[in-house]
Amino acid sequence: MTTPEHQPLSSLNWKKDKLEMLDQRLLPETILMLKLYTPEEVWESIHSMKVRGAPAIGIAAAFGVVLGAKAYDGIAIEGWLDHVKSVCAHLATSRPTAVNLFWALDRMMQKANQAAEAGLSLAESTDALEVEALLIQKEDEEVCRMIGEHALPLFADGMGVLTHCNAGGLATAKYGTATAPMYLAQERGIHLKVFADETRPVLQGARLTAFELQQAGIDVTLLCDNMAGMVMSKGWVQAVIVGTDRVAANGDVANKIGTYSLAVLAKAHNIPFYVASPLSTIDLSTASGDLIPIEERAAEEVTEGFGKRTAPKGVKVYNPAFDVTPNEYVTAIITEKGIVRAPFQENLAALFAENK
Ligand SMILES: CSC[C@H]1O[C@H](OP(=O)(O)O)[C@H](O)[C@@H]1O
Repeated sequence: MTTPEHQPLSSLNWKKDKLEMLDQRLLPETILMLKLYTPEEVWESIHSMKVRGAPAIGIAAAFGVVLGAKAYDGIAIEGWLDHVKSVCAHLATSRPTAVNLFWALDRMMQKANQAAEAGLSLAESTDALEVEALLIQKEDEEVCRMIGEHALPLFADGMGVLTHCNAGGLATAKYGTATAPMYLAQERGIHLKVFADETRPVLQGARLTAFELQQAGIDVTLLCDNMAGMVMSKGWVQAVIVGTDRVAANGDVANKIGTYSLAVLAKAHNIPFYVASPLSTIDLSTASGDLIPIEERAAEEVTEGFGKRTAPKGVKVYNPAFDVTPNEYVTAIITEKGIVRAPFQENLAALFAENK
């Protein structure tokens, strides 16, 4: 999708006995690849957001299961299966909102059960898990590329496109979801003017989206979150595209805090609001957005997130990491299988029925 010199940064590299992971908390100043050897280290990396972004979280967790399976020191497959189940259960507690975490863990547990039922040896069963985790990662690359293909016709040369947080290559196996059409556009000579919200308090937009798009040579302008309305009022934005952590069955969208505000602003300015979502991030078992668990994070992310205290000691802080955009503010959900528009409940159900 991008020219060789512009291959997006890859945040996760599997190395048989360890998971190499780019510590995203240190970007853009420092590029540090961590080496993770245990599922506990993977749990901590997800929880502390060394790795973040719904698909990347799922991929990291999948490799965490493999690390756990490899560490099993028993001899019976039943014991191995129980051990894998306990590793999955632990990894599932690392963060609550991104459904890809649970989707990936469920898929790994299904593979473990299949291996045991097939009578495979412990080594063969562990190998089957490793193959599955690598498949999850590889599939995500193609999924993101297809999201880009379906999204690209929505973007014309010279358009201003605003995005929030980081739904880029760093949040996925490669290419990103919301950024996929941006990489494709660049490859095909379509000039998009991207506006990236800094995305307080963890600054994924400033630190990650601006970083990866600039590295790729894509026209990106960084905004403070409170500037989105003004640039829309100036007519500089013709579309908004964001990623998501979980789409409910009715099309309500959980995404980084601040997304709902953007959606309301976009509606007020008659600007299309697109959500780029792999099928793995659509959760038909959650009926509506009010049922999506919203992670609350530490106050220090708000009061000390710039490396210095920016608020009085002990002040009360509310720090939800996500919000929910009601489906009536969503113009379309762009998946690897095509574009879904309202009525989302029935059209999402139909999409899944067609792609069983
Ligand atoms: C394709 S990434 C989806 C989603 O994940 C990010 O959240 P976080 O950085 O807290 O993991 C953000 O909400 C992205 O839009």
